[in-house]
Parts: sequence; structure tokens; C-alpha cells
Amino acid sequence: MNTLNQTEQVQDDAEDLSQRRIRSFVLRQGRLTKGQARALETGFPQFGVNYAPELLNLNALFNRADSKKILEIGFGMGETTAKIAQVLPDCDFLAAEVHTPGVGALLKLIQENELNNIRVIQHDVVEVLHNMVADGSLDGVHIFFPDPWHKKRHHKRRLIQAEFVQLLCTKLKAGGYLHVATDWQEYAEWVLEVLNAEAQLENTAQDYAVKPSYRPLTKFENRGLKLGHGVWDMVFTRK
Ligand SMILES: C[S@@+](CC[C@H](N)C(=O)[O-])C[C@H]1O[C@@H](n2cnc3c(N)ncnc32)[C@H](O)[C@@H]1O
Repeated sequence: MNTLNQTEQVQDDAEDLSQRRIRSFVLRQGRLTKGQARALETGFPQFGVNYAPELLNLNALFNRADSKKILEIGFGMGETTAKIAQVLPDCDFLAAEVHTPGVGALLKLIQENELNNIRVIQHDVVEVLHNMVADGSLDGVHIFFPDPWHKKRHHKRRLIQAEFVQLLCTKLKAGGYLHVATDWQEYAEWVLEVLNAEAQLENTAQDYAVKPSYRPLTKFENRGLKLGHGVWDMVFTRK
């Protein structure tokens, strides 16, 4: 192991010991653009949800009862979230992300596109699910390009793990869906194995699914596809 790896290992171990749970993200100081800062200030009061260990009333949050309620996990800069919310106006999206610039960016998109069907929460989604989302209340869960945590010793940080998938299943309605997409083949195989092993889930495809039309191709993904890189979608439903 070289010195850099040793330092990383020590940092990893220290973090693991200091936390009750291994997290799927590392918080980095991110620079906010002026637009993102303004959107946080003006948009969060209307479209933001503060973390609190109390169950959310999703119908009240979106001010309608007849819509499908979808949780998006780790929306990054929110481009995909905003596009999907536009093409699926009958669905409401609770979008979770931990990084402040991303939260500002999505709030900016919500304001620019006058979207009423997104609410944003800045918190670890594992805690949000445990403490704020009622059992059997979600029609769908979107997880697009979760951090692949390439190194073997970091695999424990991967969001998609048996225990996490079980938690998602308790929050999904019967017939609700879980859609995961990744551009890292080894992680795709890992995700497929974990989802196949969960007895409460059923694959909608033989293995990988055809990309559902609501998920837009991002610039990054398009570039990768042109270079011959793959993207794998997996769509499972809750029995
Ligand atoms: C690789 S990025 C993908 C972003 C976006 N979905 C996309 O397709 O561009 C993964 C994101 O998941 C977020 N994330 C990871 N673990 C999370 C957690 N436990 N709760 C909320 N967000 C999380 C990270 O902060 C990061 O922005």
C-alpha cells in the first residue's frame, strides 16, 4: 500500500469508527454560484423540506392526493429531476441530496421552469426514509448514477445494499417501482444481484431493462454512449 492509500485507509477507518453507520457519501465543501445561493434563499422556503424526525404527509406537502409520489435519491445537480418532473406532471417528486450546490441548482431549475411538483430535502436519505417517509407511501423510487465507490474496500459505502433495499421495500406501495441506472458495469451487476435477492421485488425485465422513456439522456451519458460506454437501467416492482 502506498502512503496515499495508507492515509486514505486511516481516514476511512477513523470515519467508520466515529459514525454509527457507514455513509454512502462524503461531504465536500462545494462552491455556490450566485444563482444557486439566490435560489436557496428564495426557493427553499417554498420548495424545501427541513429534516425533522417526523413523518411527512406527502399529500399535504404537494397539496394534492391523486398524484403518484416518487422519491429521487441523490439528484446531483437536479437536471434529470427537473426534466422528469416536466414530462410527468401527474407525479410529485420528493428529491433528496446532501450537497448544497446541487440543492441550489435544483431550486433554480424549479423556479426557472415554474415546477410545482418537486420538493427538495437536503439530508442523508437513509435517515429521511427511516424517520420521515411512512411505510407503503411511495409509488416509485429513482436512483440515477449512484456513486459506484470503485475500490473494493469502499464497496461498503455503496448505497445499494440488501439492508437499504429492504428499507426501500417497506416504503414502497405494493406495485410501486424501484428504478436504478448506472454506467459502471461492475456496480450494475452488484445492483442486479442485490435486487434479485430481495424476495419482495420482482424484475420487470429478464435482467437489465430498456431505458424508460421518462429518464432523459444527460450530456455526460450521451458523451459516454458515443465513446461506447454502457448504461444499465434496472426496474423492479414491489410485490
Ligand atoms: C454520482 S452522483 C449522481 C447524481 C445524479 N443522480 C446524476 O445522475 O447526475 C450521486 C449523488 O448521490 C448523492 N448521495 C449519495 N448518498 C446519498 C445519501 N445517503 N443521501 C442523499 N444523497 C446521497 C451524492 O451526494 C451525489 O450527489
